[in-house]
Amino acid sequence: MSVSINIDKVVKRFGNETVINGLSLNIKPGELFTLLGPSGCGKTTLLRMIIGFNSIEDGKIEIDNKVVNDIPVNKRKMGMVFQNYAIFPHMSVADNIAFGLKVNNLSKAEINKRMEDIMKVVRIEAHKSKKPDKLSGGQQQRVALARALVIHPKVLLMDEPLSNLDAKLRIEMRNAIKAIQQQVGITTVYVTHDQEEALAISDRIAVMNGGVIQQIGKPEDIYSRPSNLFVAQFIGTSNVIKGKIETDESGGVFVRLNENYKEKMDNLSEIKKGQEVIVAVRPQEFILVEDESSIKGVIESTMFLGLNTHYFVKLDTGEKVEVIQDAEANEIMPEGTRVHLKLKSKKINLFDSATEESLIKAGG
Ligand SMILES: Nc1ncnc2c1ncn2[C@@H]1O[C@H](COP(=O)(O)OP(=O)(O)OP(=O)(O)O)[C@@H](O)[C@H]1O
Repeated sequence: MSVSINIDKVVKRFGNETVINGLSLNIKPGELFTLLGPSGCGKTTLLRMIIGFNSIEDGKIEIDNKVVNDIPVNKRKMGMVFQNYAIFPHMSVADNIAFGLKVNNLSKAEINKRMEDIMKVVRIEAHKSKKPDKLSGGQQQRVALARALVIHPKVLLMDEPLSNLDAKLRIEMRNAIKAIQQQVGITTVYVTHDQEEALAISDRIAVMNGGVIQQIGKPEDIYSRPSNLFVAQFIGTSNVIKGKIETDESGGVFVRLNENYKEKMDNLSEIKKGQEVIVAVRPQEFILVEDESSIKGVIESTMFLGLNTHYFVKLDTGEKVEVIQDAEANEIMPEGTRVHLKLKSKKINLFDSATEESLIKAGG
């Protein structure tokens, strides 16, 4: 049975510094939920509050609808996987995995059964007699994962588990973790600062900054409808240009991008005529056109990546943007080429210049 985690207005202070200030979120049973944010934003601190390594100054954490604030770490029945694996170098794979079970007063038969089962789940049974120094980084992380899961925890916590692996292995292991998590069906809290990893692995993501949640949502929602400028720029690449809101006699609403070019918008939550806005455009949402009544600029540099080409363009306003074109779209254009840009679709985001909050209607 998977459990829920409810975090209700929790506060964490270290000395005079308040690192988490009244943070709330709910994690559903069986979910892989990621805390994502830049270094120092409080992800690890929150994870350590959930497992019990950090005290909770105010607010409460409930696991399976029971408050755990005063329950010690060893009674919370949680498994944790760390960046540096934390497996014992002098013990074999099997002994490392069995370690957590021996202190649990289980019968030998039960220990053996659980060991065999979990080694199959994480696919490490072929290496069970080896010492960790004979294993690859990915295999060591599988051992750490097996050791966390073999105690049948209520919750699995993972703190940057892939940071020590090279890029190719990171992708392989994140797929493996996702598959194992789904197979076991365990509620999982995953910490990373890597937005691509978060998008790839999570059911839902909480984007954090400065100890505050900026947005909670499914990966595709956070990517396509960031609730503020921080999220737009932290998740994927967003070009940022200035715009202004205009209306016409028939009530149409437009965002003006320069003197010759405006785009009709019909999903804005609230607008003021003449309002200054920040327009965020993903690199693949620009197209290069011949049309003179568009955004003008000059290519400063070009990067050919096989599948597509990235152009770094300096607009005549001085703003710099990145444009991604499919490889077959055009011949590769050299530095110094004058170009004209238009928006490919209305998949852009607008933010209030003053508050940096989204101006797009919910669901819009
Ligand atoms: N034991 C501690 N004593 C004092 N300050 C701490 C302690 N642990 C964390 N902090 C501070 O709390 C803030 C958040 O740290 P935390 O480790 O939670 O960030 P993070 O988002 O996990 O970052 P990273 O990705 O670098 O691990 C930082 O300013 C850090 O210096």
